[in-house]
Amino acid sequence: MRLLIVGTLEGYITAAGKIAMKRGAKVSHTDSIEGALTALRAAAGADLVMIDVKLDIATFIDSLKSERITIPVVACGIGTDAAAAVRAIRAGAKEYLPLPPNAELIAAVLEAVAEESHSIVCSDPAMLATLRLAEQVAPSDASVMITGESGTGKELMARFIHRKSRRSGEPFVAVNCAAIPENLLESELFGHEKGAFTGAVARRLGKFEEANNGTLLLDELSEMHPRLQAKLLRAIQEKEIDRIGSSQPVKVNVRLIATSNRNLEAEVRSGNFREDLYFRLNVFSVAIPSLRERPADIPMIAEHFLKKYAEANGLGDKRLTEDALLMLKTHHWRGNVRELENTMHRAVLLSRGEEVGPEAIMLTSKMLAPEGSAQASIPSDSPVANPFAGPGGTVPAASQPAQPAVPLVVPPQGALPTSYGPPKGGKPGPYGMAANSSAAAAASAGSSGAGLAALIGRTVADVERDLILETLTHCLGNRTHAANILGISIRTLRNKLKQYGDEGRSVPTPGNDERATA
Ligand SMILES: Nc1ncnc2c1ncn2[C@@H]1O[C@H](COP(=O)(O)OP(=O)(O)OP(=O)(O)O)[C@@H](O)[C@H]1O
Repeated sequence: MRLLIVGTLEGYITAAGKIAMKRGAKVSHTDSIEGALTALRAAAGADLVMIDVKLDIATFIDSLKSERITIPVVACGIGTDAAAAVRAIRAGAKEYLPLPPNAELIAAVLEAVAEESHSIVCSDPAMLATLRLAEQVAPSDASVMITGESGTGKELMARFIHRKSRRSGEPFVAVNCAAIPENLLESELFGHEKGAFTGAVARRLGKFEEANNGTLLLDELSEMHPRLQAKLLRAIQEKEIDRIGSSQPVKVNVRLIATSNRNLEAEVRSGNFREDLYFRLNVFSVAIPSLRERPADIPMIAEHFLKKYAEANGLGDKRLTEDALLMLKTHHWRGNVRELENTMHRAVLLSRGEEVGPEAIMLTSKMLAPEGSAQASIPSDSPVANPFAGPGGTVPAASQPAQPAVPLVVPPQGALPTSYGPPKGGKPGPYGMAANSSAAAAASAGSSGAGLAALIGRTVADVERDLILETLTHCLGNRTHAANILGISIRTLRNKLKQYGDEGRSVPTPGNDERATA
């Protein structure tokens, strides 16, 4: 949740910001309406605007409308000024929040916006059954393990469970265990005291304390180092944590949800993951099917993102043609919903007019499709050929019948996320890049004599480095996705990147969603 505060809020900016941050929001501030519009135009991103009632809210909301920027606006002013509240609501503000800021009210507004922007769109029976299970599990305090391939919606599901739990009014805090190096992850989770190590200039509370009374999501837990696994186990068993550098344990009351896109049982068997921790966390297990296993969700999710990005870019109504839909239904969605979301974002930007046809559908993961999958080259004169695709196209020859679907958006029905700009997971990828990159060349080398010949004379380490760096660039710096694509562990990837960095190579910086998020 990204909150943009506009104006002085009668001197309560810090207080309001702190409350919002405690509820997991990322807060930014600007003094003026022009500053806010500039930030929003630059796609700096916000899910909610809190604006000082003394500013010209009517003009602000009119500007948003005329620029087709869809974002809820909440006015804030001194509680006793009823006339100002009426003016703000008449101008189009969704709510009026009295100052001094009230933690409960701010939490309720953030919650309402979060519900809208974290909607789970689905209609496939497989996904509906998973949701029903999650809803059943949610009210208890038991730990939940959510498994599923990359991009299937594990974090979304964790938020859903939190929303449906008795802790919904308390913080939801997420930590991506794969994105943070081991030495920093310990302090991120458990906090540290001033002077605990070089650079610890002040006491810092960790995510366990931040999530106190709420829910802590340990994203990609399988990547956690065994030494930290032991410390985590102790925290769960004792319900207390030790800040680094402190001998005073701190009691915490946290519901844990963990996710993994690896088979954790196999990780336990191979000795990479502690069995006792696995059983502690896996009280309930929610397995999210891949998009391939819930084909009836594809049209609905595609339409959902089409509408979202068309609205966000002020491009009016858009609809998919039958050919385009066929491409989507038969694609091997290796990146699952995230890949579909990015594909629809690109399609919105590439299409002209109301109809979105196959020419606007750029499927990026052709080179990732496993051998023998439904993916097949199609002749370039086929009605569903993709002019943006690499040689051979990316469209499967076989088609699937359209599935009747009972739409479900959880919750609320038909709601559209209010955020705009790039989705979590990054901006649309560099178009056509994979087909031209040396990663693509290396990938195609396995099946093409010419490609292989081009590699002769280069060392394996050299080719490996290019493949890793190109794949990482293709994933917009996202280590997790790059590691998945490359079929190596995130730890191995990180070690390789460190080595390349030490050798003076330029290494793409991590994607935003890989930093610890709150
Ligand atoms: N059913 C859905 N409806 C709408 N959006 C969805 C759905 N599932 C996933 N998304 C969107 O897809 C993106 C990826 O979802 P999310 O981050 O929850 O996946 P994940 O499985 O946790 O990914 P990773 O394995 O990379 O951590 C997000 O932008 C999310 O909002």
